[in-house]
Amino acid sequence: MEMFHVKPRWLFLKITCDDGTVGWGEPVVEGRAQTVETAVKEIARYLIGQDPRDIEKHWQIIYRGNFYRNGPILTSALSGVEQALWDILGKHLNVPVWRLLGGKVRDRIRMYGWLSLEPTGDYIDMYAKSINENVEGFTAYKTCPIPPMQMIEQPDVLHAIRDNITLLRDKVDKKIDVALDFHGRCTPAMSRRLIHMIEDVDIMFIEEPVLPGDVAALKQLSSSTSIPIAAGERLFTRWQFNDLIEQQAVAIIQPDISHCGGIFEARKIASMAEARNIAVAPHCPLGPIALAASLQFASCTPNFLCQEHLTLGHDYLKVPFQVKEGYVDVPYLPGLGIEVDEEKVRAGIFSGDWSTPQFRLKDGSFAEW
Ligand SMILES: O=C(O)[C@@H](O)[C@H](O)[C@H](O)CO
Ligand SMILES: [Mg+2]
Repeated sequence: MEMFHVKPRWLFLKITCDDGTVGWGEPVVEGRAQTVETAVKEIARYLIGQDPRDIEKHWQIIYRGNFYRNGPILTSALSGVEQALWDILGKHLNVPVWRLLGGKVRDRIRMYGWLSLEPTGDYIDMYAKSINENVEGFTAYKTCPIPPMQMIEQPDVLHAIRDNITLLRDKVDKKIDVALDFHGRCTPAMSRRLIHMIEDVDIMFIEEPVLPGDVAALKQLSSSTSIPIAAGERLFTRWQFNDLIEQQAVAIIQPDISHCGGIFEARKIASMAEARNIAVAPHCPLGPIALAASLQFASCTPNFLCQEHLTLGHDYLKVPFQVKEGYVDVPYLPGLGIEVDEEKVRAGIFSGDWSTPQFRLKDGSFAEW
């Protein structure tokens, strides 16, 4: 077992079996790569000598075996290990992972693009231009229009947000969806007011209008607007998604395949959501291995909606993902469907830290990132 800290902020895991089969995974949670690495090393003590094909058994023992469960560090470590085990099984049987999870339900996977996280200056024209000219043909984009927010914000801030969103939507081709990520920066009261102010703008979905653990607030927001509400990147395993889904508090769940417990765990969460007519748009602002795992999930999940991505893998894959008319074809190579370029991985190694922007309100107090 080997791990690589690579630029810009990712952790790759390589598991080599006795027969030489290699599996890759991406066990990382934002800003905690070194902590997750340590968790994977602890998991490795158990895994060494085990049959890599008993994925469910290993999952249960790693997740439930130590009395304390859950939490982003354990579930992200577990997710990366799980991805690597599926990669190994797929390569061993010479089939893509989706084939082992029931087969594909689509031919191609809809992707969506990100417009930079912290909009600054006169960004509306810039965003509209890049959306309308997009060479990959993405049919959806997401952006974060919410500045650090006071618990009850002033009208100039609220009106500026409303005006920017309205302007952006007006300037973008109607065939392209625009989604908004509120990043959990608003209180339920502020989110309700803001969503009401943009109710008539055609928004694809609003993500994390409040922090995702607040199921009651999400449910209330969902029933107070016609804009679909999305959440889930900061929830882990089916036990944390259970309430959100059961309460039908959102229209879209967004498990992260590198945080929620892995490919099969996401597949189970998606089935719970399917029974409540909830769509799934996996979160993935991570690297190409996490994206590969997400695409395996997307290939075989009926209620999949669209896939987030930040990279198409040019830095670390022998053949990067190709986007045509906004879609990626279902992958056919065995396992996770990628060939990791180990030379490039070794060239990408770095030991820097992942810096999180620090926001302050007017009175100097800390604000949500
Ligand atoms: O939906 C997203 O991609 C963002 O909310 C990211 O998860 C956040 O910036 C941390 O990486
Ligand atoms: Mg988000």
